Amino acid sequence: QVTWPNAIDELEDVMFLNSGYRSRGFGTHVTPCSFSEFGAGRNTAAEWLRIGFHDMATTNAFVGTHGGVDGSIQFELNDGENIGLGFNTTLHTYANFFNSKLSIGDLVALGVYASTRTCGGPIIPMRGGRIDVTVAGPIGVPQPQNGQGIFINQFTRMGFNTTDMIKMTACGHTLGGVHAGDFNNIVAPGTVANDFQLFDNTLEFDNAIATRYVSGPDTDPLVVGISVANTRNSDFAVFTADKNVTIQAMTDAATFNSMCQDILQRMIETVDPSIVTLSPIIAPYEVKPEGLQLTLLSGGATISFTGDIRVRTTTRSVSSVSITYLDRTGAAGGTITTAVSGTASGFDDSFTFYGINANIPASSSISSFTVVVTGTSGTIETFNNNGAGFPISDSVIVQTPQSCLSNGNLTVLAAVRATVTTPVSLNVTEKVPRTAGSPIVSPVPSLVTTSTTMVKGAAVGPYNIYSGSVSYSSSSGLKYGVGSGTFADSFKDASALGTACSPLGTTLPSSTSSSTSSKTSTSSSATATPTLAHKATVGPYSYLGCYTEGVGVRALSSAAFYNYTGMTIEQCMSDCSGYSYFGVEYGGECYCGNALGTGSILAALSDCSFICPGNAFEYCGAGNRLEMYELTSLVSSSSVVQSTTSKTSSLSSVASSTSTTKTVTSTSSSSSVAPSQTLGIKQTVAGYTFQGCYTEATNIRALSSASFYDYTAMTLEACAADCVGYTYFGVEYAGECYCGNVINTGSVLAAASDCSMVCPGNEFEYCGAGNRLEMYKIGTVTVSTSSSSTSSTSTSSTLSTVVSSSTSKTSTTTTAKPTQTAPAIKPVIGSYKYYGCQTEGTNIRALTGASFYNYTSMNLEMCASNCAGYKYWGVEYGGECYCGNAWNTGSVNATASDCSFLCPGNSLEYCGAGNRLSAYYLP
Ligand code: HEM
Repeated sequence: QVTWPNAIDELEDVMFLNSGYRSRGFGTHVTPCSFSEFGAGRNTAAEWLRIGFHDMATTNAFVGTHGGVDGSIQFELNDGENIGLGFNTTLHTYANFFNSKLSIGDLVALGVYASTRTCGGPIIPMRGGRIDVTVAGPIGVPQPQNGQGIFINQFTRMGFNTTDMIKMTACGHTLGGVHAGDFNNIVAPGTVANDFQLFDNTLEFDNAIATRYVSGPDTDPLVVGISVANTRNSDFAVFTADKNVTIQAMTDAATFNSMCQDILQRMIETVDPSIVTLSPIIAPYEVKPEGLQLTLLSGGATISFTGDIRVRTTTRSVSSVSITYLDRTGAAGGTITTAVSGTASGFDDSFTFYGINANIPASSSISSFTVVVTGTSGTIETFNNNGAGFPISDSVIVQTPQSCLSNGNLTVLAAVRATVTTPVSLNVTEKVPRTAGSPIVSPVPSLVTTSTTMVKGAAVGPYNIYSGSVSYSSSSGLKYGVGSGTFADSFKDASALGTACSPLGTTLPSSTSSSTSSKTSTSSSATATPTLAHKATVGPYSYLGCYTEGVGVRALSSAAFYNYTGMTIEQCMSDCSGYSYFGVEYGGECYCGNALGTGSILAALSDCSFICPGNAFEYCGAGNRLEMYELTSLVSSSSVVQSTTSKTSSLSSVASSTSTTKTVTSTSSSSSVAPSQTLGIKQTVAGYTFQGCYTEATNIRALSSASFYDYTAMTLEACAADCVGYTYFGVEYAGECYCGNVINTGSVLAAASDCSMVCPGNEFEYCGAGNRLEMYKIGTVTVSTSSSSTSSTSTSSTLSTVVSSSTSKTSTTTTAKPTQTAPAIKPVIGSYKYYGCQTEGTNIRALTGASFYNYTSMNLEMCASNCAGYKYWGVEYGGECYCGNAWNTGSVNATASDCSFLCPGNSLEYCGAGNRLSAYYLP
């Protein structure tokens, strides 16, 4: 375990936080394995694996400038060796993750890890520390026409022998295939679906590339077909280089997996040893502080301490987490309790975040802490960060509430201990596009850092306040920090700042950090910490419940405010002061009104599941769901009888729903249909019996014979039907269905309560969780050691059924027309023409004629047909369609690129953004 903070911290987050709270979302670009956000005929996982090879392939292991995985590919897109759209789009994706702590080289390597893993391949050991070059490398990527002798020479130059070459190429060509549009002398255009011919007929990372080559039927276009006559059958040239010995060995699945793990690790660890020292292999931290922030409160007597402690829960069941801290002199400070702020997961790990929200005396302050994790069985683990505790410096602290971002200016306030006398500077790193030349130099921006001396202001308690301001051109990826001498509070996201700088506060961040009074004296003081919950009262308002929007009208339509980065319940309340109702929707939309619009009704409390961006302890509605409040003075006399009654019940369910744990009932009696269904574990589904909540296996899926994905409507019944014929089926992550005849080694029974995700297609069923499968077995047998006697022949025969069914699925979606491959602004939708990217109005929606919501399958055509008859319509935030005959006051034309959300129902179309409508008009 490395010591925190560490150079790999940013990479570690991007590597392991695929989904959930504080997720970085890298893995979502390649999940599931077959996914591409760029439409049919593309496969992002394959593109990520291929770019890993191409970035490395120009290296020369025998001369000074070695190269290797160094991000040089970004400057090599026009050299004729990197053919295909995948290189450009992949680099655009990586550019969003690129920053001063995460190089393109490391992202290229991480892409190899992620694509292999998401497709069921081995875990490629990952190290960090690659350094990017700023110019193209020499040419030298193997081309299909090169021939065997040249391939051997090229791989020798890269540092790999003939056996290595065969392994690496087979491990690469298990994913993806050849595009006829790019290589028409390998695949003839118009002969295969989407002009995309897979190498081995499966999307998975498996050894079919070897077994089909050895035993047939082989359809690898680099072995058979027109590539032979055109002398471009390069896989044949590669695999025969040792008379098929290596490829023959790879027909054993375990051998294939271990060879690929080894050779792909060596591929991504090909770096210039004279400038790069790679880190140790990255394992997830067992305990990691995330987003820690000290903030001086007004008066200067108190510091607010916020952030999260991330605990790895893959193999640990946690009951509570607390931290014990030392004051700035190193003496005992006190203990702070935490409350769960969210969970997240990666390909193989799960995590729970424990929020810190405490006030500590500014005079004694804090210098380090240890973390105490209490397990559900009472075990106590203490984490001291390899000895010295987790350090936290209070010498220079950025005052985020007093800092803001608006009109091209970043204003930052910092509190600096009066004892610090070195100059204080504001350091800002901006991403500047490399637009010079045509075609452009690189799709990846350069990082430009500026440093500005900050100006000293008032003294507040033991601190002096400094301020600074700089202008910027693009806020995208803008990072800032404050430093003085050896002290710094740095690497902060400017996008998390509000547009207005608040005065020095007393309670930060805007939550219920109540009394701090008696804390100063005792060293054992425990701070009461808030938990994530639906707030019962806020100022003069009381919680009504989770409400839907109205039918064809907003639930609250008098005024609206948007803040997708810092919204809290308190902020909406103050924006709506004077109105009878206010409600927060979709995490960042605040609506006010004096009455509820027609059709707005009480929904399940659990629907309002978005956590407020400005306060991790509050809920801020969801898509088409409002966290609804009414003036308390009106609640008692409310004529809406139903809302009053349901109010109490929904409120009382707050407590239970947040602390609910699933209980497994072992009754195996035949199910009687209860009059009212409740959410619970289903014991039997279509002839299958519940086995428990299982983890994934080691280096392989728990159930690895077939898989299906449906993140919008998965149910246990749907998965059972997809897996018919298999002994087991299991549903993971509320959308992934796996089938198999055995539970693979390493997959073990976990706590039933781990499988906590509700099925998107049935609110009464559970569908697993991250790294957890809701597991079912055919028949009514109970769990026992699974027999591995199932013959491999039956597995492979069922596999081929899967393959053919997925092939036919692809072909039905095929259109004969040339297919669009990248999202673009559509100039015409039916009889409507593109109008522009419009903002919302001032205190009113831009279009108020009618509205429709569909956050799962909205596209431009859907909105056009819903708005038929209106002069204008626009789609906002990916799923909201508004119609009208005039633009309301304040709605203006914004930059077209602001409308950057892809439509959930068509990833080639744009569907607005937060406070932006992709708008169309009737000419
Ligand atoms: C002699 C060596 C190699 C040659 C001549 C070669 C050639 C090719 C060609 C012509 C394509 C088709 C590209 C397209 O149409 O988009 C391709 C695709 C691919 N190659 Fe290779 N390759 C070689 C080695 C490798 C290696 C070592 C790897 C990785 C370890 C790799 C990974 C891939 C992947 C994943 C694809 C699929 C891309 C997609 O589906 O978009 N290749 N290769």
